[in-house]
Amino acid sequence: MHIELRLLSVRYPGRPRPAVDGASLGLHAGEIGVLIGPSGCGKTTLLRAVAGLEPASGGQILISGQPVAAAGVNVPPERRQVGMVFQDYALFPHLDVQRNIAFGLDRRMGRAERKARVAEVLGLVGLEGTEACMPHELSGGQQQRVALARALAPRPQLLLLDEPFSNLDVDLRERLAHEVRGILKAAGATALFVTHDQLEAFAIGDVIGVMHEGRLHQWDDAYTLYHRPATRFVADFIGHGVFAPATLKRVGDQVVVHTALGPLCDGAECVLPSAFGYGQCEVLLRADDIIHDDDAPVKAEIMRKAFRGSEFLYTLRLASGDTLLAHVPSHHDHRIGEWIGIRAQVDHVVTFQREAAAAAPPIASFPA
Ligand SMILES: Nc1ncnc2c1ncn2[C@@H]1O[C@H](COP(=O)(O)OP(=O)(O)OP(=O)(O)O)[C@@H](O)[C@H]1O
Repeated sequence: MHIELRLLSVRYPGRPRPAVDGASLGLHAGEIGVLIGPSGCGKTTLLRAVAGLEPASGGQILISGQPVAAAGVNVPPERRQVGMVFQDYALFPHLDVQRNIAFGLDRRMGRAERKARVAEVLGLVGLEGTEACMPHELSGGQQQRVALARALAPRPQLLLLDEPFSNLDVDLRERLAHEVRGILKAAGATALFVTHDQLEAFAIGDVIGVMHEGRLHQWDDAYTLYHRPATRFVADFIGHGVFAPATLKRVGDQVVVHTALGPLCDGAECVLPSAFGYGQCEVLLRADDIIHDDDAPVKAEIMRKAFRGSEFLYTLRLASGDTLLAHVPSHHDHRIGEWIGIRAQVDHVVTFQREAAAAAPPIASFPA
């Protein structure tokens, strides 16, 4: 692992609970990790601890196999070789682009070498020839790319980016998210990125971590987070879906999940009925698991609908009173109050305890 966190905890003085609570994760060289989670869940604190700006109160941080934070070890920020990009660009307003980028370069570098490196990173972020521009002459998006070039210039071991696009408008954010992934990959950088925007996380990350109240609930690729959420919180936070009552029953060597929409099966991957009392659990039904089908025997009433361009997100109610969400192509424009046929097509059956107590993350383990 190029960077590894082992059961990292960070506690602010006077606070009853740690801001980061036993987080373990790992990134290989050249990988991009993204942390997402609601406001106050500890994303920025985790990033600051990796940078050396907050001391760890427990656990370890290793960069290239070397502990930079551990019991009795606290390598200062300037010796961690970590680059940072924050949301407010933080360019020096009185320095031109050339000097802004050259600022963090090794003082022992010759003038020609410095100039060449600045030109190289400017090329990487698509801003060739802007060396003489002052920051105020650039757009917000261009300034943020200069900030990225400045962070990349000294070839840091690790790049940390904290909501770098949050000051930009939505269109630009989306474009930059894709661009930044390309730039980081072209630079071969290992990066840890913080955002509260899921789509941004999916656009940028090779691995995504979902945090809640200081705990890292899951550290996985986007597909697994969506289809195999490890906790109820992750299932709820990522995508649209509901938890519907279900009962697991063993039929031969298969587990059948009985729901109000009929039986569901998921080959070998479904947990055994014995995982829950009497097999009674809740099953995650995503909006894209629910198919509108006029011929389906199960009908649901449309309670709400939200237009999303190519599709509607319908909120539906079954005769049993249970609520469901469904993505339906937007040429099926039904009225609120109308009953439509639906069926479930669930490839990955994800089940949870019925009680709210199931929200706790699994016991933390070291990344392989
Ligand atoms: N300097 C500080 N002193 C005391 N408590 C702090 C400090 N900084 C953050 N906290 C607390 O630590 C917790 C985690 O904060 P943090 O800023 O890491 O969350 P975040 O997930 O980055 O939030 P956001 O998305 O809003 O930026 C919060 O409860 C916050 O109030």
